[in-house]
Amino acid sequence: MDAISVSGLSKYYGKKIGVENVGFTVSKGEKFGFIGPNGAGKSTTIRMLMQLLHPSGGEISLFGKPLGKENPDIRSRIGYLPSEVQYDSDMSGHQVLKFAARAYGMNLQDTMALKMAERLQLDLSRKVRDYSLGNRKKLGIVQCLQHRPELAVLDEPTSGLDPLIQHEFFNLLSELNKEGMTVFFSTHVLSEVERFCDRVAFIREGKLLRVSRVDEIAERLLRKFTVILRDQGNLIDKLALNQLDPNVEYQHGEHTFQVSGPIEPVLRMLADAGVNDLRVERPSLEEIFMKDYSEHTEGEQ
Ligand SMILES: Nc1ncnc2c1ncn2[C@@H]1O[C@H](COP(=O)(O)OP(=O)(O)OP(=O)(O)O)[C@@H](O)[C@H]1O
Repeated sequence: MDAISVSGLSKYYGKKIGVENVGFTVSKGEKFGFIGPNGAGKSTTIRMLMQLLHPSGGEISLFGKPLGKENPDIRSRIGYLPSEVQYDSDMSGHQVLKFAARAYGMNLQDTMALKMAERLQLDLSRKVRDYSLGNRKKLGIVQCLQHRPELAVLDEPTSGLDPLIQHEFFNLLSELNKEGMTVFFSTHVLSEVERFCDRVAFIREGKLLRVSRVDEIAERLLRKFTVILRDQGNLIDKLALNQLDPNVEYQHGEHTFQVSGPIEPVLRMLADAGVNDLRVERPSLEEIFMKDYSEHTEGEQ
């Protein structure tokens, strides 16, 4: 059964597109990343999943049940982390979690909250009003996961967390996922998705560009070469670099080009030509988006 099923989902803010005709499914037990630049429509989609925003059109089902119908039990099966975690009260972290546990009919001691807070190095005795941005995020994460939900929906969970805590957070998610929890999270950061997720949906300007298995993206990824050759000047023709990449460029003594597939033959060819300096990078997320975007719009023409 699908944990999440979305079809033809649209949201318009007046004439402005929030998202348009978005469709995807997330299987039970899956780790699913939702990735896109600022303003792509990630939070809009997530808020509609959480019934905090009313869709302009389309359908959402959670655990096989369409939203909008009377399903009072659905919310208690989900953990939700909003993108901006606001806490403005005199309560301590401990008190906030106690209230949150009660909302699920649980005692705090029976939840995972205290253990999780310790693992994320969150001091629960302090007032939440005085928490830093990172500590607010940690509290939000604990609140989201403490009742062992069947599905965790996390809107940019790692922003504001330092790398060690991010690492611990993903360990925590992995453990819960192994016990059966489905994970759906949004991010700007491709490396997080690559390390953690089974599948990823790319969204841009309100449109879902593609849904891919992460291992397939890794194969598709290009490598960007920046080379200073031993011989001076533009050697594009001499080395037939435009056969590797028709968009190869020569500027300020550097040749830059992108190659997909195995890089060993390219390295051999460059070594034969003589190399003074070499950089091989993965393209940025933005470059992958741009490639996806142009393929997508070309396909439409
Ligand atoms: N309340 C609103 N009123 C008008 N436009 C909105 C509103 N909320 C979002 N939008 C617009 O909808 C689009 C999608 O925004 P959304 O917040 O869903 O993107 P996002 O992918 O979550 O971005 P970010 O990564 O910056 O949080 C943007 O163009 C945004 O300006």
